[in-house]
Order: sequence, then C-alpha cells, then structure tokens
Amino acid sequence: MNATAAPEKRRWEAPYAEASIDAVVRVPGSKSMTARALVLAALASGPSTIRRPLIARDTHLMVAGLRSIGVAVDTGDDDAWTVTPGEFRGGSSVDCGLAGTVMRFLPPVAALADGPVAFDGDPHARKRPNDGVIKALRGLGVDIEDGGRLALPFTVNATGRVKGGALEVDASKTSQLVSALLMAAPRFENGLDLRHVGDRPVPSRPYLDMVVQMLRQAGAEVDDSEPNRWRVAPGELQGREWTIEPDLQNAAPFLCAAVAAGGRVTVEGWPTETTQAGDAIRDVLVRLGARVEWTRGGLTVIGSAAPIPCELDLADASELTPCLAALFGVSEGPFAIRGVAHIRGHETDRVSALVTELRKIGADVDEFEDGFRVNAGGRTPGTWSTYADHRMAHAGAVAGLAVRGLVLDDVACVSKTWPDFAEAWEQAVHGKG
Ligand SMILES: O=C(O)C1=C[C@@H](OP(=O)(O)O)[C@@H](O)[C@H](O)C1
Ligand SMILES: C=C(OP(=O)(O)O)C(=O)O
Repeated sequence: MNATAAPEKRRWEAPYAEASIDAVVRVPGSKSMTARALVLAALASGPSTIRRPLIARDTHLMVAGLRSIGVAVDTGDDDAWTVTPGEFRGGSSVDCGLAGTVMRFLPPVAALADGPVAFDGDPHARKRPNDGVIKALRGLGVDIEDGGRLALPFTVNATGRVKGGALEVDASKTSQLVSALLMAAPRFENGLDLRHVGDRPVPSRPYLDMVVQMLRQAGAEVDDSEPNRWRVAPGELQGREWTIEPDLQNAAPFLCAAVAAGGRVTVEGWPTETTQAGDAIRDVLVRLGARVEWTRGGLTVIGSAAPIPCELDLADASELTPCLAALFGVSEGPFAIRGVAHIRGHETDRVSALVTELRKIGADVDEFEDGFRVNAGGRTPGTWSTYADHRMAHAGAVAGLAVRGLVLDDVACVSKTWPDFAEAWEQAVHGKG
C-alpha cells in the first residue's frame, strides 16, 4: 500500500452499542506535533529524532515533501524517526494530499530552496483556502506562480533566500498560516514581525501556543506578548529529540462514546499539561454531565444518563465539532455549536456535511454560517457519508453507537490521521479495549 496515496473507499457498518462500553484506548501520536517536529527538524542546523511520531497519511505526506526538497528522513523505526537536514533543493514537487499542515507549512520552507518547488494535492485540497500563504510569501518577496487561483496547484519559484521583516496577514480562515510563517521565520534574513489584521480572530489558537512552544524548544527567540503579533528573531534552530504526545483530537470520539453508549472509556497517556487544542474535550464533557477523572492509566470518562443541553463556542477547538455533533444528533437536545465558520474550509465543508448527515438520521437541525443547532436528535438508519474526511468518519462511528444499522459510505479516509481507527473502535465497542 502506498502510504501517501488517497485510500481506496471502504464501506463500514458502524458497531451499534448493545451494552454500555468499558474500554481502554491507546491513541497514536499527535498529527500537529509530528508535523511541527518534522518541519522544525528540517529547518535545524543538526539532526533530530522524533519519538512516537504519528504514522499516517498526513505525516507520510510531510516526510515525502521534505525528502523531495532534499531532507533525509529515516522512518525505518516506527518509534523513532530521524531527520538529517540538508540544503533545500528546487526542481522538485510536493504532494499535499488533503493535509492542511503540508499545504501551509511547506511553502515557506520551500521558499528557502535553490529553485522552483511545485505544490498540488487531492481534488478537494484545491478548494481549501490557501490564499493566505500565497499572499504572505509574495509579501515577503517570493515569486509564486498560481495561475491567478490563489490556491493549489502553485509553484514557489525559490531563490534560496527570503528577506523577511514586517508582514500583515489575515489568518481568520486558518491558524496554520501563522504557524507556517513562524516556523520558517528564524531562517529569514531579517526574521519576521507578523501581525494578524483580519476582521475575525485567528481560529484554533492553541495551535499557536504549540508552535511558539516548539520553536522556543528548538532555540528560537519568539515574542508573542502582544495579541495578534508574533516576532521571531533570525537565528539557528537546533536539532533535538522530540517526543510526541498522544493525539487528543483522535481520542475525543472514544470519550464521546462513553456518553453516547454509557459506560467508561480510558485514554492512556493523557498529558497533564499540553498545548493540544483537543484537551478542551475534558471541559466539554464535564459540561455535558459526564464524570472526567485522572487515573493512573490516563484520563477516564464515565458517561451520564443523558447529556445536558448546552451551547458551545468551539472556535479554539473546532476539530471536536464532528464527534460532538454526532453525539448531539442522537441525544435529546437542544445543543448548539457556534464559532466554527472556518471549518467550512476543512477537509470538507464540515458545517454543511454535518447538518446534512444529522438530518439523514432524523435529527432536527438549524444551520448557521458559523455552526448549527440540534433541536432534537434522531435514530433513523441509513448511509452516513464521510466526504473523504476522517473526522466525518469518526462522527459516523459515534452516531452508529445509537443508530442500529448505520453504514459509513467510506471509512478508509481515516488513514489521514489514524489508519487503524475502525479496528480500534470495534475493539472498544465489542471487546475489552
Ligand atoms: O496547526 C495545526 O496543526 C492545526 C491547526 C488547525 O487548523 P485551522 O486553524 O485551519 O482550524 C486544526 O484544525 C488542524 O487540524 C491542525
Ligand atoms: C482540519 C484538519 O486537518 P488539516 O490539518 O488538514 O487542516 C483536521 O485534522 O481536522
């Protein structure tokens, strides 16, 4: 199997919860930390080791992209990848798949190569917003050929140097624009003084804490003391050893299962301190009435009889939207999720996709520009479409716990961040996890 290719579709009947759940789950490494560790390692002046990396399509695409511009990445040991940086080569091409991290993080790195680097991706990747990255690099003096599309496919006509300096961007469509520029900034001649000037705030802000923390760990000087402004001094990044935390976004559907089906779910190795946005699921589940406890094995959630109605603003943790929407879609309600207009630009238009699928299972749902309200849940069986989006598959799995006979039209899309998700889910629902 080609680990970077879009997977062949696979239908899957989501397991129905005949009884309450009692599972212990080990989730793979964080996509966002693995992506940042790879990029920072490539930009460093010496070799790095990445322990417990996420092994999935998005991180394989990142590795392949880095290799194509001349970075040596050894992925022979699943528990420790090693990265040996080199001069960035032009005359190469990068497949972004459907990975936001690849299509945003690699163009500023490629701008430091000695010639053109071409970027393209899956059909839907061409529809995801990338005007921010293209405009920002142009603002820094980098030539980009995009046929006027301001989106994939495009070519970065790199000359080996980026001047850097002051730059204003509108990062309201994706926080990844800021992360991308900050990581490459120490290698810009004048560093970077970046300001977000959009009308709407930057979404998914914990990811900015993550990038700043990881940059500092690699030896960069970063000043983020002013809101919406980040200053990065020019300088060398150090190679180092990175240890990747478990992915809390991917843990969230399992924790939601304890509420949807009743019972208890423990996620092993939950970090007590983290910059991961997915950590917000703990507070959300408490608000819904679940018990959330630290246990020696990790974090345990014990589901309540029925989730307590509420309205959530998930602007900072919007990847939780699909699995929570599914939980709400099979519960009494009402529940609302707001502040997530930007997820219309994720792997699919998630607001529209969730509203469509929840209505198919019989839920009464109102759609807003920035979210939706589930007035009452439903339990009608049928086909749940996943739109090539891993988190729509996670959502279908959560809904399927309560809807007997719910069939996902494709579960293979989970390969983006967790190729074995369906097996782990079946194990959690049917057997002792
Ligand atoms: O920087 C990152 O690793 C990510 C930032 C977020 O992107 P958006 O700001 O586009 O939501 C998040 O949704 C994505 O899955 C990962
Ligand atoms: C939005 C997501 O991914 P990406 O990194 O492709 O933006 C996601 O994983 O939910």
